Amino acid sequence: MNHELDNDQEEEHSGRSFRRDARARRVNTMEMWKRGTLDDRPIKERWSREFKKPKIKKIKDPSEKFDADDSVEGLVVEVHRRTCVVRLPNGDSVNATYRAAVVYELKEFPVVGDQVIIARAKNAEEDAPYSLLRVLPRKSALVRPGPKDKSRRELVLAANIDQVVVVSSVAEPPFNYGFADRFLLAANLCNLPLVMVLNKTDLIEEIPQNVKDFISIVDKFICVSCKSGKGLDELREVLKGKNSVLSGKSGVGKSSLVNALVPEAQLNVGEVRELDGKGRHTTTSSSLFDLPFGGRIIDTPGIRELGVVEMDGHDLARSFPGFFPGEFFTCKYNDCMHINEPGCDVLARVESGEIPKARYASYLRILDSDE
Ligand SMILES: Nc1nc2c(ncn2[C@@H]2O[C@H](COP(=O)(O)OP(=O)(O)OP(=O)(O)O)[C@@H](O)[C@H]2O)c(=O)[nH]1
Ligand SMILES: [Zn+2]
Repeated sequence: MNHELDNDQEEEHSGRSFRRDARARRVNTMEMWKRGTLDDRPIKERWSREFKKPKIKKIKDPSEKFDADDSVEGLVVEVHRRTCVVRLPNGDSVNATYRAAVVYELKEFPVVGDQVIIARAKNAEEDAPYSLLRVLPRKSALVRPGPKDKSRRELVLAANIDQVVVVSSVAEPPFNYGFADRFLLAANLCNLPLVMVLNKTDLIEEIPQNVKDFISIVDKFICVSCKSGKGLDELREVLKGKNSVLSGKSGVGKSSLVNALVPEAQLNVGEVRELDGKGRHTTTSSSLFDLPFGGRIIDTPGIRELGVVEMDGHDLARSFPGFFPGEFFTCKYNDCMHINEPGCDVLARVESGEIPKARYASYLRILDSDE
Protein backbone atom coordinates (compact mmCIF):
# COMPACT_ATOMS: atom_id res chain seq x y z
CA MET A 1 0.00 0.00 0.00
CA ASN A 2 2.65 2.30 1.06
CA HIS A 3 4.61 1.20 -1.89
CA GLU A 4 1.83 2.08 -4.38
CA LEU A 5 1.51 5.51 -2.92
CA ASP A 6 5.13 6.00 -3.43
CA ASN A 7 4.79 5.16 -7.09
CA ASP A 8 1.94 7.59 -7.54
CA GLN A 9 3.87 10.30 -5.90
CA GLU A 10 6.81 9.61 -8.03
CA GLU A 11 4.82 9.90 -11.23
CA GLU A 12 3.36 13.17 -10.19
CA HIS A 13 6.69 14.29 -9.02
CA SER A 14 8.38 13.60 -12.32
CA GLY A 15 5.98 15.88 -14.18
CA ARG A 16 6.52 18.62 -11.72
CA SER A 17 10.22 18.04 -11.50
CA PHE A 18 10.51 18.60 -15.23
CA ARG A 19 8.96 21.98 -14.85
CA ARG A 20 11.10 22.73 -11.87
CA ASP A 21 14.19 21.71 -13.79
CA ALA A 22 13.25 24.01 -16.58
CA ARG A 23 12.84 26.85 -14.14
CA ALA A 24 16.14 26.02 -12.49
CA ARG A 25 17.81 26.10 -15.84
CA ARG A 26 16.40 29.52 -16.53
CA VAL A 27 17.70 30.75 -13.21
CA ASN A 28 21.02 29.22 -13.99
CA THR A 29 21.10 31.05 -17.25
CA MET A 30 20.53 34.30 -15.44
CA GLU A 31 23.36 33.52 -13.08
CA MET A 32 25.67 32.54 -15.86
CA TRP A 33 24.79 35.70 -17.68
CA LYS A 34 25.60 37.73 -14.60
CA ARG A 35 28.86 35.92 -14.13
CA GLY A 36 29.64 36.38 -17.77
CA THR A 37 29.92 32.66 -18.43
CA LEU A 38 26.78 32.29 -20.49
CA ASP A 39 26.75 29.61 -23.12
CA ASP A 40 26.15 31.76 -26.15
CA ARG A 41 24.88 29.09 -28.45
CA PRO A 42 21.32 29.76 -29.65
CA ILE A 43 18.77 28.54 -27.13
CA LYS A 44 17.47 25.93 -29.55
CA GLU A 45 20.86 24.42 -29.85
CA ARG A 46 21.56 24.48 -26.14
CA TRP A 47 18.55 22.50 -25.03
CA SER A 48 17.45 20.54 -28.02
CA ARG A 49 18.00 16.80 -27.83
CA GLU A 50 19.39 16.85 -31.29
CA PHE A 51 22.44 18.79 -30.24
CA LYS A 52 23.11 17.02 -26.96
CA LYS A 53 25.38 14.46 -28.49
CA PRO A 54 28.09 16.02 -30.57
CA LYS A 55 27.94 14.65 -34.04
CA ILE A 56 31.25 13.19 -34.97
CA LYS A 57 31.64 12.62 -38.62
CA LYS A 58 34.05 9.90 -39.50
CA ILE A 59 36.28 10.64 -42.40
CA LYS A 60 36.93 7.73 -44.64
CA ASP A 61 40.56 7.41 -45.38
CA PRO A 62 40.75 7.57 -49.17
CA SER A 63 43.60 5.09 -49.23
CA GLU A 64 41.44 2.21 -47.94
CA LYS A 65 40.08 1.41 -51.34
CA PHE A 66 43.46 1.20 -52.96
CA ASP A 67 46.37 -1.17 -53.17
CA ALA A 68 49.43 0.30 -51.58
CA ASP A 69 51.64 -1.41 -54.17
CA ASP A 70 49.99 0.39 -57.04
CA SER A 71 50.47 3.87 -55.70
CA VAL A 72 52.94 6.24 -57.30
CA GLU A 73 54.43 9.53 -56.30
CA GLY A 74 54.12 12.48 -58.64
CA LEU A 75 54.28 16.24 -58.96
CA VAL A 76 51.15 18.37 -59.26
CA VAL A 77 51.46 20.60 -62.29
CA GLU A 78 47.90 21.86 -62.62
CA VAL A 79 44.94 22.01 -60.28
CA HIS A 80 41.32 22.10 -61.34
CA ARG A 81 38.09 21.82 -59.43
CA ARG A 82 38.02 18.09 -59.00
CA THR A 83 41.07 16.87 -60.79
CA CYS A 84 44.69 17.69 -60.89
CA VAL A 85 47.32 16.92 -63.46
CA VAL A 86 50.13 14.92 -61.93
CA ARG A 87 53.49 14.33 -63.56
CA LEU A 88 54.83 10.86 -62.89
CA PRO A 89 58.52 10.06 -62.47
CA ASN A 90 58.62 8.67 -66.03
CA GLY A 91 57.58 12.06 -67.39
CA ASP A 92 53.98 11.17 -68.25
CA SER A 93 51.23 13.44 -67.04
CA VAL A 94 48.02 11.88 -65.78
CA ASN A 95 44.77 13.19 -64.41
CA ALA A 96 44.00 12.36 -60.81
CA THR A 97 40.62 13.00 -59.28
CA TYR A 98 40.05 14.00 -55.72
CA ARG A 99 36.94 14.34 -53.63
CA ALA A 100 36.84 17.87 -52.39
CA ALA A 101 35.10 16.86 -49.14
CA VAL A 102 37.77 14.33 -48.28
CA VAL A 103 40.75 16.50 -49.01
CA TYR A 104 39.13 19.36 -47.19
CA GLU A 105 38.71 17.28 -44.04
CA LEU A 106 42.20 15.89 -44.30
CA LYS A 107 43.46 19.41 -44.95
CA GLU A 108 45.35 18.14 -47.90
CA PHE A 109 44.24 20.20 -50.83
CA PRO A 110 46.69 19.78 -53.67
CA VAL A 111 48.35 22.89 -55.04
CA VAL A 112 50.81 23.31 -57.86
CA GLY A 113 54.24 22.14 -56.79
CA ASP A 114 52.97 19.51 -54.36
CA GLN A 115 54.36 16.01 -54.27
CA VAL A 116 51.41 13.63 -54.07
CA ILE A 117 50.66 9.93 -53.93
CA ILE A 118 48.12 8.73 -56.46
CA ALA A 119 46.75 5.28 -57.27
CA ARG A 120 44.17 3.43 -59.27
CA ALA A 121 41.37 1.60 -57.48
CA LYS A 122 41.85 -2.10 -56.81
CA ASN A 123 41.24 -4.30 -59.86
CA ALA A 124 40.83 -1.26 -62.06
CA GLU A 125 41.57 -1.36 -65.76
CA GLU A 126 44.68 0.12 -67.24
CA ASP A 127 43.02 3.32 -68.39
CA ALA A 128 41.00 3.91 -65.24
CA PRO A 129 41.59 7.33 -63.71
CA TYR A 130 43.90 7.82 -60.80
CA SER A 131 42.78 9.07 -57.43
CA LEU A 132 44.68 11.34 -55.16
CA LEU A 133 45.54 9.63 -51.88
CA ARG A 134 47.94 11.87 -50.08
CA VAL A 135 49.60 15.22 -50.34
CA LEU A 136 53.13 14.81 -49.01
CA PRO A 137 54.40 17.31 -46.44
CA ARG A 138 55.49 20.60 -47.98
CA LYS A 139 58.97 21.97 -47.56
CA SER A 140 57.68 25.48 -48.08
CA ALA A 141 54.62 27.22 -49.40
CA LEU A 142 53.42 30.59 -50.54
CA VAL A 143 50.35 31.40 -48.50
CA ARG A 144 48.02 34.30 -48.94
CA PRO A 145 48.28 36.60 -45.94
CA GLY A 146 44.98 36.44 -44.17
CA PRO A 147 42.92 34.89 -41.42
CA LYS A 148 44.01 31.52 -40.17
CA ASP A 149 40.91 30.64 -38.19
CA LYS A 150 38.96 27.48 -38.85
CA SER A 151 36.10 28.92 -40.81
CA ARG A 152 38.22 30.73 -43.38
CA ARG A 153 41.16 28.50 -43.90
CA GLU A 154 44.34 29.95 -45.24
CA LEU A 155 44.91 29.74 -48.91
CA VAL A 156 48.05 28.03 -50.10
CA LEU A 157 48.99 29.23 -53.55
CA ALA A 158 52.00 27.10 -54.42
CA ALA A 159 54.07 24.48 -52.64
CA ASN A 160 57.72 23.51 -52.36
CA ILE A 161 59.11 26.74 -53.72
CA ASP A 162 62.42 28.45 -53.10
CA GLN A 163 61.66 32.03 -54.09
CA VAL A 164 58.97 34.40 -55.25
CA VAL A 165 59.63 36.37 -58.41
CA VAL A 166 57.57 39.46 -59.14
CA VAL A 167 57.72 40.93 -62.62
CA SER A 168 57.04 44.64 -62.91
CA SER A 169 57.41 47.05 -65.73
CA VAL A 170 58.89 50.48 -65.23
CA ALA A 171 56.70 51.98 -67.93
CA GLU A 172 53.73 50.87 -70.03
CA PRO A 173 52.17 50.06 -67.58
CA PRO A 174 53.88 52.09 -64.87
CA PHE A 175 55.32 50.47 -61.79
CA ASN A 176 52.52 49.04 -59.66
CA TYR A 177 53.15 49.43 -55.97
CA GLY A 178 50.04 47.64 -54.75
CA PHE A 179 50.96 44.40 -56.39
CA ALA A 180 54.60 44.51 -55.31
CA ASP A 181 53.70 45.45 -51.72
CA ARG A 182 51.43 42.48 -51.31
CA PHE A 183 53.87 40.03 -52.78
CA LEU A 184 56.64 41.31 -50.61
CA LEU A 185 54.42 40.94 -47.56
CA ALA A 186 53.37 37.40 -48.51
CA ALA A 187 56.91 36.31 -49.30
CA ASN A 188 58.23 37.79 -46.07
CA LEU A 189 55.54 36.15 -43.98
CA CYS A 190 56.34 32.80 -45.61
CA ASN A 191 60.09 33.30 -45.18
CA LEU A 192 60.70 33.19 -48.90
CA PRO A 193 63.10 35.52 -50.68
CA LEU A 194 61.54 37.99 -53.08
CA VAL A 195 63.16 38.68 -56.42
CA MET A 196 61.96 41.75 -58.27
CA VAL A 197 62.31 41.68 -62.04
CA LEU A 198 62.03 45.06 -63.71
CA ASN A 199 61.04 44.51 -67.30
CA LYS A 200 60.85 46.88 -70.28
CA THR A 201 63.95 48.75 -69.18
CA ASP A 202 64.52 49.51 -72.87
CA LEU A 203 61.75 52.09 -72.54
CA ILE A 204 63.50 54.23 -69.93
CA GLU A 205 66.82 55.98 -69.49
CA GLU A 206 67.03 55.67 -65.77
CA ILE A 207 65.13 53.93 -62.99
CA PRO A 208 62.82 56.44 -61.28
CA GLN A 209 63.58 57.25 -57.65
CA ASN A 210 60.36 55.77 -56.26
CA VAL A 211 61.12 52.43 -57.91
CA LYS A 212 64.67 52.59 -56.57
CA ASP A 213 63.24 53.05 -53.08
CA PHE A 214 61.13 49.98 -53.41
CA ILE A 215 63.98 47.94 -54.81
CA SER A 216 65.99 48.70 -51.69
CA ILE A 217 63.70 46.54 -49.54
CA VAL A 218 63.51 43.42 -51.73
CA ASP A 219 65.99 40.57 -51.52
CA LYS A 220 67.21 40.86 -55.08
CA PHE A 221 66.37 42.80 -58.18
CA ILE A 222 67.21 42.38 -61.83
CA CYS A 223 66.67 44.78 -64.70
CA VAL A 224 65.67 43.02 -67.89
CA SER A 225 64.25 43.72 -71.27
CA CYS A 226 62.54 40.97 -73.22
CA LYS A 227 62.87 43.12 -76.28
CA SER A 228 66.62 43.61 -76.22
CA GLY A 229 67.44 40.50 -74.20
CA LYS A 230 69.23 42.54 -71.60
CA GLY A 231 69.54 40.97 -68.17
CA LEU A 232 68.06 37.64 -69.20
CA ASP A 233 71.28 35.75 -68.50
CA GLU A 234 71.42 37.21 -65.04
CA LEU A 235 67.82 36.16 -64.49
CA ARG A 236 68.62 32.64 -65.65
CA GLU A 237 71.37 32.47 -63.06
CA VAL A 238 68.92 33.45 -60.32
CA LEU A 239 66.30 30.93 -61.43
CA LYS A 240 68.71 28.09 -62.10
CA GLY A 241 68.02 24.96 -60.09
CA LYS A 242 65.29 26.60 -58.02
CA ASN A 243 61.54 26.43 -57.88
CA SER A 244 60.17 29.92 -58.33
CA VAL A 245 56.71 31.36 -58.30
CA LEU A 246 56.44 33.92 -61.06
CA SER A 247 53.87 36.65 -60.95
CA GLY A 248 53.11 40.03 -62.34
CA LYS A 249 50.25 42.27 -63.26
CA SER A 250 48.77 41.90 -66.71
CA GLY A 251 50.78 43.65 -69.38
CA VAL A 252 54.15 43.76 -67.63
CA GLY A 253 55.52 41.21 -70.08
CA LYS A 254 55.33 38.06 -68.01
CA SER A 255 54.38 35.86 -70.95
CA SER A 256 57.18 37.36 -73.00
CA LEU A 257 59.55 36.51 -70.18
CA VAL A 258 58.34 32.92 -69.85
CA ASN A 259 58.71 32.51 -73.60
CA ALA A 260 62.25 33.81 -73.44
CA LEU A 261 63.14 31.43 -70.62
CA VAL A 262 61.18 28.38 -71.78
CA PRO A 263 61.11 28.41 -75.58
CA GLU A 264 58.60 25.56 -75.82
CA ALA A 265 56.09 27.32 -73.56
CA GLN A 266 54.94 29.51 -76.47
CA LEU A 267 52.57 31.63 -74.47
CA ASN A 268 50.80 34.20 -76.52
CA VAL A 269 52.01 37.71 -76.08
CA GLY A 270 49.96 40.85 -76.19
CA GLU A 271 46.63 39.64 -77.44
CA VAL A 272 44.35 36.74 -76.74
CA ARG A 273 45.82 33.59 -78.14
CA GLU A 274 44.19 32.03 -81.14
CA LEU A 275 42.72 28.59 -80.67
CA ASP A 276 45.51 26.11 -80.99
CA GLY A 277 43.38 23.01 -80.75
CA LYS A 278 44.18 22.47 -77.10
CA GLY A 279 43.72 25.93 -75.67
CA ARG A 280 45.98 24.84 -72.85
CA HIS A 281 47.17 28.02 -71.32
CA THR A 282 43.93 29.85 -71.72
CA THR A 283 41.87 27.35 -69.78
CA THR A 284 44.17 25.77 -67.22
CA SER A 285 44.03 27.05 -63.71
CA SER A 286 47.77 26.86 -63.19
CA SER A 287 50.94 26.01 -64.94
CA LEU A 288 54.35 24.73 -64.07
CA PHE A 289 57.21 25.06 -66.52
CA ASP A 290 60.53 23.27 -66.47
CA LEU A 291 63.45 25.53 -67.18
CA PRO A 292 65.87 24.12 -69.74
CA PHE A 293 68.78 25.07 -67.50
CA GLY A 294 67.32 23.41 -64.40
CA GLY A 295 64.65 24.54 -62.02
CA ARG A 296 60.99 25.31 -62.47
CA ILE A 297 58.71 28.27 -62.62
CA ILE A 298 55.17 28.19 -61.40
CA ASP A 299 52.87 30.68 -63.01
CA THR A 300 49.41 30.31 -61.58
CA PRO A 301 46.52 32.68 -62.14
CA GLY A 302 45.33 31.80 -58.63
CA ILE A 303 48.25 33.88 -57.42
CA ARG A 304 46.32 36.96 -58.46
CA GLU A 305 44.13 36.37 -55.44
CA LEU A 306 47.02 37.77 -53.53
CA GLY A 307 45.72 41.09 -54.79
CA VAL A 308 43.42 41.05 -51.80
CA VAL A 309 45.14 40.84 -48.49
CA GLU A 310 42.45 39.69 -46.12
CA MET A 311 44.42 40.73 -43.13
CA ASP A 312 42.81 42.93 -40.59
CA GLY A 313 44.64 46.16 -39.90
CA HIS A 314 45.57 45.23 -36.34
CA ASP A 315 47.04 41.90 -37.40
CA LEU A 316 49.03 43.72 -40.02
CA ALA A 317 50.32 46.20 -37.45
CA ARG A 318 51.38 43.38 -35.14
CA SER A 319 53.00 41.13 -37.68
CA PHE A 320 54.35 43.33 -40.44
CA PRO A 321 57.70 41.81 -41.33
CA GLY A 322 60.71 43.77 -40.18
CA PHE A 323 58.90 46.01 -37.70
CA PHE A 324 59.70 44.06 -34.56
CA PRO A 325 62.89 42.08 -34.57
CA GLY A 326 62.44 39.05 -32.37
CA GLU A 327 58.67 39.16 -32.89
CA PHE A 328 57.98 41.07 -29.67
CA PHE A 329 55.54 43.91 -29.95
CA THR A 330 57.29 46.82 -28.29
CA CYS A 331 54.98 49.79 -28.90
CA LYS A 332 53.51 51.46 -25.84
CA TYR A 333 49.92 50.73 -26.73
CA ASN A 334 48.78 47.26 -27.54
CA ASP A 335 46.60 48.41 -30.42
CA CYS A 336 49.20 50.74 -31.88
CA MET A 337 48.81 51.11 -35.62
CA HIS A 338 52.14 52.95 -35.93
CA ILE A 339 50.65 56.07 -37.46
CA ASN A 340 50.92 58.83 -34.88
CA GLU A 341 50.48 57.09 -31.52
CA PRO A 342 52.68 58.22 -28.64
CA GLY A 343 55.29 55.69 -27.60
CA CYS A 344 55.30 54.01 -30.98
CA ASP A 345 58.46 52.00 -31.35
CA VAL A 346 58.04 51.55 -35.08
CA LEU A 347 57.91 55.29 -35.74
CA ALA A 348 61.01 55.72 -33.60
CA ARG A 349 62.82 53.06 -35.61
CA VAL A 350 61.77 54.61 -38.89
CA GLU A 351 63.09 57.92 -37.60
CA SER A 352 66.43 56.43 -36.63
CA GLY A 353 66.70 54.65 -39.94
CA GLU A 354 66.59 51.16 -38.45
CA ILE A 355 63.44 50.45 -40.44
CA PRO A 356 63.82 51.61 -44.06
CA LYS A 357 61.41 54.38 -45.00
CA ALA A 358 60.37 52.37 -48.05
CA ARG A 359 59.27 49.44 -45.88
CA TYR A 360 57.21 51.73 -43.70
CA ALA A 361 55.69 53.32 -46.82
CA SER A 362 54.81 49.86 -48.07
CA TYR A 363 53.05 49.14 -44.75
CA LEU A 364 51.05 52.34 -44.99
CA ARG A 365 49.98 51.57 -48.55
CA ILE A 366 48.71 48.11 -47.60
CA LEU A 367 46.95 49.50 -44.55
CA ASP A 368 45.34 52.20 -46.62
CA SER A 369 44.08 49.92 -49.34
CA ASP A 370 42.61 47.57 -46.74
CA GLU A 371 40.13 49.99 -45.38
N1 LIG B 1 59.24 47.65 -74.92
C1 LIG B 1 59.07 46.44 -74.40
N2 LIG B 1 57.91 45.84 -74.54
C2 LIG B 1 57.75 44.60 -74.01
C3 LIG B 1 58.80 43.97 -73.29
N3 LIG B 1 58.35 42.78 -72.86
C4 LIG B 1 57.08 42.67 -73.28
N4 LIG B 1 56.70 43.75 -73.97
C5 LIG B 1 55.38 44.03 -74.58
O1 LIG B 1 54.42 44.19 -73.57
C6 LIG B 1 53.16 43.70 -73.99
C7 LIG B 1 52.60 42.73 -72.99
O2 LIG B 1 53.41 41.58 -72.94
P1 LIG B 1 52.91 40.17 -72.39
O3 LIG B 1 54.10 39.28 -72.35
O4 LIG B 1 51.71 39.71 -73.11
O5 LIG B 1 52.49 40.62 -70.95
P2 LIG B 1 51.84 39.72 -69.80
O6 LIG B 1 52.37 40.24 -68.53
O7 LIG B 1 52.02 38.30 -70.08
O8 LIG B 1 50.35 40.11 -69.92
P3 LIG B 1 49.10 39.14 -69.69
O9 LIG B 1 49.22 38.08 -70.74
O10 LIG B 1 47.94 40.04 -69.86
O11 LIG B 1 49.27 38.61 -68.31
C8 LIG B 1 53.40 43.07 -75.35
O12 LIG B 1 52.96 43.96 -76.32
C9 LIG B 1 54.89 42.86 -75.40
O13 LIG B 1 55.38 42.92 -76.70
C10 LIG B 1 60.05 44.67 -73.17
O14 LIG B 1 61.02 44.21 -72.56
N5 LIG B 1 60.13 45.90 -73.74
ZN1 LIG C 1 53.53 51.50 -33.03
